[in-house]
Amino acid sequence: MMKRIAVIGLGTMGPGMAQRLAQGGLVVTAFDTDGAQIEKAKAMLPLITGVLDRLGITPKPGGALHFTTSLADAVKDADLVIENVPEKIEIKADVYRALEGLIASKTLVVSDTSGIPISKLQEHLSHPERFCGMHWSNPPHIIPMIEVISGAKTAPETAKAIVTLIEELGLLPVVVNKDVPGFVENRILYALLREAVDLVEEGVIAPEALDTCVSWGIGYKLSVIGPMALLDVAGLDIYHSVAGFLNQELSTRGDIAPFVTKRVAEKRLGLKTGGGVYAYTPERIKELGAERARKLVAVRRALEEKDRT
Ligand SMILES: NC(=O)C1=CN([C@@H]2O[C@H](COP(=O)(O)OP(=O)(O)OC[C@H]3O[C@@H](n4cnc5c(N)ncnc54)[C@H](O)[C@@H]3O)[C@@H](O)[C@H]2O)C=CC1
Ligand SMILES: Cc1ncc(C=O)c(C(=O)O)c1O
Repeated sequence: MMKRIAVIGLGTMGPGMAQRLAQGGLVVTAFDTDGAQIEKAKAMLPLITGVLDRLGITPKPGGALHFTTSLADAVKDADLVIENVPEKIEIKADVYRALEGLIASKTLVVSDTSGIPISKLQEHLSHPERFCGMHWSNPPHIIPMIEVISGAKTAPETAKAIVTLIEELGLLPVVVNKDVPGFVENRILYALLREAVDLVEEGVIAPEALDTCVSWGIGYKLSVIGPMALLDVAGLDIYHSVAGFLNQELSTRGDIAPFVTKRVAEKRLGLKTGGGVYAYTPERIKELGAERARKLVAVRRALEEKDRT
């Protein structure tokens, strides 16, 4: 049974994950190389605990969240280290190198990578058998599904221990059988995003209308009926007819659309820079954060209700 967890990297994903683990009864030590990120993470905690409270996730006894500016202190006596640093192999490899000599031989290490193959990351670890993918979805304190991915050198007991941990937290592990880039969640999401960007770029639809179409059409439906079940609902004959003319029309571009590269070059990255596809004031960002958390909580509660009946 795991007790002590180190969360390395406190950007978009780290704070929610760290608090969720602490409320699950674990002793969590959170570390970031940037002190400002640690302060930002601390400031986010009231919001995160408020959401967890509304989800009915009451803190289990023994859990705690500590912050530290020392990697050595963060990982001391850790049963598990969760690496949550930017999606760049060289940054992740530096973290794994820094862990050498700091962690015990029993310590497991996982990456929250969005899709770098685990076998590739394992090349940078001296104990690859104790390493696997643990891919959370954003926001990590609200979305219950977590992908577990083994690389070529992951020991079966490593992945099993992570699945057990996720289950003990009352979350939903999904085991991915092959270490393909993007795993499953992001292969599906990025197929959707590629088509969405293409439709907007081609002037087929405005961004706001596309969001309404997806959120109130397939998005709403897919949260209750998964894609495989949806094939049965629609009828495989219908899928066969439509796919017969539509598949060849869909975007297959292998590069990144100018719609995105242009904005990235201009540092229009989204909420974190005050604008991306849409523009935001600081007040609107706060409002949207609260409104979206409230709605995600309500939808999750409704879906859990469905699962019980
Ligand atoms: N943003 C998202 O929606 C999701 C991201 N992920 C994945 O999670 C990982 C982290 O993503 P984000 O939180 O979005 O990144 P982020 O860029 O928001 O945060 C990364 C944090 O890591 C810190 N950092 C950089 N180097 C470090 C080091 N050597 N030691 C400790 N901290 C260090 C940075 O200061 C920063 O606070 C990435 O692999 C990403 O692909 C996974 C699921 C969703
Ligand atoms: C755009 C995008 N990319 C990656 C991830 C997760 O790895 C997410 C998410 O979890 O929402 C995402 O939105």
